[in-house]
Amino acid sequence: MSDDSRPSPSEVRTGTPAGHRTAVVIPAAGKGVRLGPGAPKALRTLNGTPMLIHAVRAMAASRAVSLVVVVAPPDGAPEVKSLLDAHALPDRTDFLVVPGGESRQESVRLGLEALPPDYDIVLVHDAARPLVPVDTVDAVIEAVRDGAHAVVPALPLADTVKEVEPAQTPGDPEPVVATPQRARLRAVQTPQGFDRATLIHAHETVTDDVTDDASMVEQLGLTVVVVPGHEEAFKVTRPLDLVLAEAVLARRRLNDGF
Ligand SMILES: Nc1ccn([C@@H]2O[C@H](COP(=O)(O)OP(=O)(O)OP(=O)(O)O)[C@@H](O)[C@H]2O)c(=O)n1
Ligand SMILES: C[C@](O)(CO)[C@H](O)COP(=O)(O)O
Repeated sequence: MSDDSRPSPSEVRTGTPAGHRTAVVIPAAGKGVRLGPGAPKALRTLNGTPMLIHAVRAMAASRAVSLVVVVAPPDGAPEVKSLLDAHALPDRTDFLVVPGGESRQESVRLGLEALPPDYDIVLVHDAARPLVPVDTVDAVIEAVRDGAHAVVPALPLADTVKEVEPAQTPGDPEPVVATPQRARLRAVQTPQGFDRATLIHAHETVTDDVTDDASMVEQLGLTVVVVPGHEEAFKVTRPLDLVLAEAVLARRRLNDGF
């Protein structure tokens, strides 16, 4: 343990030091429109196992995580509870299931409302990022334990990004208005980590539509810290992502020797 009683990286991997308890909220209530017709995205399978179960296992793989709150499709909480019961999950982790809302933001808020009081660090992790490695989860937790209000895992971009003037009518041209300097841009993933009070304050205060939780904290004027993301933490959004996810799982099986 360091001088200020914060844990070292190895302590993050091996357990929860006194004074810090970490919970994860997994928004899993989306329909998965971009993935195409079928079951809600979180319930679609990868290598025979629902994406949500992969995501729950990825979070519970961190020894620092003692509670996972799954935000289920609005009418799907009983089904999700049964799924969690039917799959092997670590005994050291508790699980709660609550129904979600119309938007990701609302689903996260409903998950936060279900959090028991004794968790001071909260991660928010998309069910749609089922393959994030445990080292990324631990790096996020460690940065919050080190004092950050908000932490995001992020990767540099491979593509050049253009800002355009969006078409008023579908099919209209979308002229380029700017080319941001790529070296300053990052693609942001989950889990995003927060001290609990900051995240709850952000959800109570920010009413704009946002696409991630950290941007709500930015709107409060607080600094968001970046840690390295991982290419296997990609979001399953479109059909091709399913192919990539299956390939990653196949490679892991090969590396694990079964
Ligand atoms: N009302 C919603 C919408 C999204 N999510 C969750 O937020 C995460 C990121 O959202 P996204 O990848 O956009 O999922 P969907 O909304 O399901 O996808 P789409 O936009 O293609 O319908 C997913 O784990 C999704 O289940 C949620 O909990 N509640
Ligand atoms: C939270 C997120 O995964 C960070 O990249 C992303 O913004 C979610 O976006 P989505 O459109 O709800 O999938």
